[in-house]
Amino acid sequence: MAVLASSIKSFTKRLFSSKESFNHLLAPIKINDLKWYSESDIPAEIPLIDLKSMTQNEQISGFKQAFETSHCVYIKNHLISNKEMENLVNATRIFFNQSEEIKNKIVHPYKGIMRGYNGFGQEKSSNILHIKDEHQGDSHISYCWGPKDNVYPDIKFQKIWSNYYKKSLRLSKSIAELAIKSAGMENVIGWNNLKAGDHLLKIQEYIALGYKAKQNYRLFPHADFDFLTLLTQLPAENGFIGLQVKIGDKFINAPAVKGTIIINFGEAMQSLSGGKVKTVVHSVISPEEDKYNGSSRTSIPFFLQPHPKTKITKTEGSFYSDYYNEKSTWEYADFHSRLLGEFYKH
Ligand SMILES: O=C(O)CCC(=O)C(=O)O
Ligand SMILES: [Fe+2]
Repeated sequence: MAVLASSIKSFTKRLFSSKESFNHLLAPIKINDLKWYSESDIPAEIPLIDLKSMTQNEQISGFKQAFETSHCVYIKNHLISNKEMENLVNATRIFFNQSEEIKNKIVHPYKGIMRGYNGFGQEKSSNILHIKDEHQGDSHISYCWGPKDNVYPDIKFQKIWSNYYKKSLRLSKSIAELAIKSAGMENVIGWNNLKAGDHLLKIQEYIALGYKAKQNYRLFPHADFDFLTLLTQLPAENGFIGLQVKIGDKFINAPAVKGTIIINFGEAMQSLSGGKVKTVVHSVISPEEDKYNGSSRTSIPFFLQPHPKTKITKTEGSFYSDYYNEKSTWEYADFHSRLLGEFYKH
């Protein structure tokens, strides 16, 4: 294992000191030129909710179906335009194409919060999930933005991220209100609580660089910690689908479909609904050797978090049952910082 670890380390060093190959792989995108899947490729078990042309009753029945089976939905006709997404990804790719030395100036000085740049291997879901063989997963670089305490390279970058964050927050309001109504949770949570959470907008790049690490996952099977997640994904050039969601006892592919965002129900939603709404367990798998070239992919999650002081309680089947305190009721901020403490531990 030590040999593998050090060879991955030296490989990573080589990788990120080679600006040429890195630039080649993180080229600017044009949304219309990407190899998107179509709506008919969405698995039949996952509802697709049209925010524009469906009635509210139809939308609610989509959510209710998801509470029973898929624990996630696709949405379309939302607020965020292709152009805005393209600008966010391309501005961030310009940053990612810089040397590690420059990027390391945009690492947040405090390890316990999710902000700024995190290089390859810095975020360890293996720690959170107590997985010993960490090299079986966690192969991405990321940049993250929150409501405050951000670190960024320049003003133009700051504007693009801050606008996209605001848009995501606005969109998440209508999604959260719909989800709350569908689940009959109006008495336990509302937008007044959610709007003040420490939400996180993030870009993750899973980069295939002509070297296939021996790993099964790019991100281990997990549930999100938050209330709900707006997950946008860009397709890989070779059609490889990385994201899988657990439905029943099977993991099924959730493809990147143009104009859609996947809504994942998180652990806090499960907790606040008293276990009525279940989180969706999902993972990002790693391609086989023959699907490796062209399998780079990008995801843009927006994690909608409850107010830090929200009381949360372990429910039956909680995915993170060992992160609640002994007596079972805790403030979300404590729960969340315990998880992040593991995520960034080295
Ligand atoms: O990359 C993806 O599609 C999934 C990301 C994810 O599940 C997460 O960051 O929690
Ligand atoms: Fe996730």
